[in-house]
Amino acid sequence: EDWQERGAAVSVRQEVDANGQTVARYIKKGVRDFSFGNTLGEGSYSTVVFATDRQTLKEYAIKILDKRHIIKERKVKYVNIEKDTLNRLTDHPGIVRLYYTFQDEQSLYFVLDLCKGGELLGVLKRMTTFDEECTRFYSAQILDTIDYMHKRGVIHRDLKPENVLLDSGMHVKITDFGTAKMLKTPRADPNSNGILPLDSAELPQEERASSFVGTAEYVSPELLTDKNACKASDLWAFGCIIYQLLAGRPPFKAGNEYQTFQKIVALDYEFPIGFPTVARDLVERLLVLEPARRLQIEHIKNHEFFDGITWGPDLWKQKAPRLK
Ligand SMILES: Nc1ncnc2c1ncn2[C@@H]1O[C@H](COP(=O)(O)OP(=O)(O)OP(=O)(O)O)[C@@H](O)[C@H]1O
Ligand SMILES: O=C(O)C[C@H](Cc1nc2cc(Cl)cc(Cl)c2[nH]1)c1ccc(Cl)cc1
Repeated sequence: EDWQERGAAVSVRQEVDANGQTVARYIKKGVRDFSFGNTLGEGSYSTVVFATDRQTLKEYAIKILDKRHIIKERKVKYVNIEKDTLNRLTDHPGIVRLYYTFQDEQSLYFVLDLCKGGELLGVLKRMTTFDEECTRFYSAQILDTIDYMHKRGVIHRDLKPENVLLDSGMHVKITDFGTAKMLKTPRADPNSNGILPLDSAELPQEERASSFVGTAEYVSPELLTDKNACKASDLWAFGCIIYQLLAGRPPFKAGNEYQTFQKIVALDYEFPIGFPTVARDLVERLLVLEPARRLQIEHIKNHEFFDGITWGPDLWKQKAPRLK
């Protein structure tokens, strides 16, 4: 049909009409529905461009990928994983929202939340280190978002300050799900009457994911020793991020990737003088070689470091602390 050529794709939006009926609105968006502005950044396979919706004037970041390049670099799988994962993570403030995808002759388009605050890494570099209050706020928002992902069976597998973006209110927006793992959620046996034998939460979910290694400084030991990532792998990276916000550098960093990996599997890291004691205790309970012994999310939320944090929607309504 013509709208296919026009690079449009149909996306469905649930809305409530005049007499309170929930209706499905079919929205066709394509390249011509947006006016494109400045380039916000470049990735290995993508360009992210500022754009406004011509009808609604809403601002977006549109990630544009060249089809030929994607195919040549064998990244088709990653692009489709990013789309499918973002489509599963639609209702949490800490995830960069995917509004539409469409394509034309040469490109694929992801229409995403605009994150005017840039990357957490950029802010950290300008500040050198964060104080405890800022570290508490940003790590609490990151943890709340990890909790949401894990509850939907998604392991990010490449959490790092570059992938934590900030919106105009300096609130966290986690991005880059092309290397995420969607754990198989148990499906009722098609021949059965559709009732799962147990409460599906108790069914043994596929827990381990293999064949991808993230960014050296944040890679978990289990990924290096037995090639498998699990939900706890994201919590290892979370421990590295807390350390880095307070220390100004990641815990495991050496001259090259191989030496960094050696430090990780040997748990070879130290705390700088003056590293806050309570934060140190939390990091020590996250940077644990055995994934099963690493603090789990509920216990992290109850750790003394997060005293004063109200978990849940309020965490996202409060003003971000001034970065000093
Ligand atoms: N939603 C967004 N809002 C604002 N800036 C963004 C957004 N998404 C990405 N960017 C910026 O655009 C640049 C490219 O991001 P993109 O995700 O396309 O590639 P990347 O993941 O950074 O690179 P690579 O693909 O090599 O890992 C990055 O600097 C990123 O900070
Ligand atoms: O799931 C869909 O809607 C369909 C397509 C799937 C898809 N078509 C592709 C064509 C090319 Cl050349 C490359 C990739 Cl990665 C491709 N992925 C699609 C369209 C747009 C985007 Cl951003 C992602 C996937």
